[in-house]
Amino acid sequence: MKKYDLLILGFGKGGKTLAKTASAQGKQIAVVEQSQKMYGGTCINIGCIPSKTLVHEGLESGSFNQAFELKEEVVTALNKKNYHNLADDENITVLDYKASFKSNTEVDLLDEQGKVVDTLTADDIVINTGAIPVIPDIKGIKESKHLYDSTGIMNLREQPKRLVIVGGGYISLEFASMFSNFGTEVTVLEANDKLMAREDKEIVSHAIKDLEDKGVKFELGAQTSEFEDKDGYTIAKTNKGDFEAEAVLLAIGRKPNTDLNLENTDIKLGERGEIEVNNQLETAVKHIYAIGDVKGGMQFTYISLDDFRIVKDKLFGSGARTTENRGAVPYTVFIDPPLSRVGLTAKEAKEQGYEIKEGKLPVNNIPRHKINNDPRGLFKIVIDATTNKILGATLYGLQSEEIINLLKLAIDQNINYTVLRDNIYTHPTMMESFNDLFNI
Ligand SMILES: Cc1cc2nc3c(=O)[nH]c(=O)nc-3n(C[C@H](O)[C@H](O)[C@H](O)COP(=O)(O)OP(=O)(O)OC[C@H]3O[C@@H](n4cnc5c(N)ncnc54)[C@H](O)[C@@H]3O)c2cc1C
Ligand SMILES: NC(=O)c1ccc[n+]([C@@H]2O[C@H](COP(=O)([O-])OP(=O)(O)OC[C@H]3O[C@@H](n4cnc5c(N)ncnc54)[C@H](O)[C@@H]3O)[C@@H](O)[C@H]2O)c1
Repeated sequence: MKKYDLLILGFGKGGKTLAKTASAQGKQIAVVEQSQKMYGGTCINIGCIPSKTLVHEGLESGSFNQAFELKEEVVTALNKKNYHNLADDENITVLDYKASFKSNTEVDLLDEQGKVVDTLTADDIVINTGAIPVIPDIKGIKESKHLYDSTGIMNLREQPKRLVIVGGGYISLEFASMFSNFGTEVTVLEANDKLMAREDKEIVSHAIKDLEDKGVKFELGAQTSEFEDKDGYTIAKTNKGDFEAEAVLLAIGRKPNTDLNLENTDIKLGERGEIEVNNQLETAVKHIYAIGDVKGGMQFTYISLDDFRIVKDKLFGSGARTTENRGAVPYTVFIDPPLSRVGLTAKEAKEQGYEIKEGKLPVNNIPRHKINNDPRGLFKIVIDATTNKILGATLYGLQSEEIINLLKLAIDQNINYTVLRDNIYTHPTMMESFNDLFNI
């Protein structure tokens, strides 16, 4: 049986980065990836990069065909680059198989027929197998020819005239915004009675209005009970009526991908099917780690990357770094314009007992909006009135996906809000709005 120093199951963000780091330490590493189309993982091939390429092209050219062609080029180039980055490294072996645990110490490699072709062992094993879409149990779902997950919808050859999206989360809103920029009629069917329920209510109302102004329709409290195919389209039957569409995107969440025969190990799963880990990402089996989406929690590429930092420190450093060192985690929903958030909303801060001050600035008060030719949006910040520290921010407007990162730093570094208020910023930029936003 071949033995490696480090065995990484899945070519995700954290795993591939760890492979290169371990190689620099002179270790022998095997990375097992079940699909050549997934070298580099979800983000590169079917997640962030293709979706944001389409979002960006939708805004630039509004051409479905141009955007989908460009997306293909970008993904092909990145997939190749990611493969060579590992495979050309003399210490790293990329193995094109599905990994499956035989025991706590042995991993089988399965070919496409599910036949075991080899068995490997290693001092340390890192599970980095990501997440897969949740597919609801709705009548007609298996039979319909017009249903797609986020991967399938990005491989469409023809622009749908009408798109129905089941679910109203991240993927839904980004694809709703993007497809409406291409000129597709979009209807979102969300089961909950609110969209973006955890976000600042006032900002959500602005975002929904802007999406509605593009023509996106929202049906809240919508339960889809059946899909019925007709010639060239399908009918989504719901408690809110019937909705016809040439394409339906199913986007009701993604769940940890634990199809690894974990029952052959002592690894434990949590309530949501995630691999249970401690704050150093060790599973119940000490030499096996789980990183990225498969271990549950926030599903972002930069969380997988931060997981890499923790395992790197455990394997090659002081072992001091844990999941508690992440600080405030920012995120952006790439709708048009983007909605970015870090820390607490005013509601959450009050619920946690803080006495707060709030700052608020409509984007149309920021000189840069004239140059951007886009007055849409609203920036809000929440300050601890007792300590003057920044508790959170929700920025809805152009370039918020960049600016939010500075606020994460300010929160983590415990900077008084007055520092951001009195700082010099270049002009004319969106960030110079901090002089006014923090003037409270
Ligand atoms: C449409 C979409 C848009 C997104 N947009 C963003 C965004 O803008 N920003 C952001 O931060 N996040 C975004 N995300 C989330 C982000 O892509 C994920 O959180 C991130 O890629 C997870 O990385 P990972 O390291 O957990 O593993 P992944 O990158 O998911 O890698 C897992 C790999 O393991 C392989 N694998 C699985 N099982 C096996 C097995 N048994 N044997 C061998 N190989 C296996 C898979 O083929 C895959 O390549 C988006 C996701 C989607 C779907
Ligand atoms: N910009 C980003 O960082 C980005 C972009 C896309 C995806 N992602 C990641 O991918 C993950 C998955 O995205 P997602 O949008 O699939 O999941 P999500 O969890 O964000 O949203 C799912 C939505 O579907 C609704 N829902 C659940 N069951 C339903 C049903 N039967 N009918 C109608 N609605 C239903 C939920 O109420 C929720 O609003 C996200 O959690 C996110 O972490 C991140």
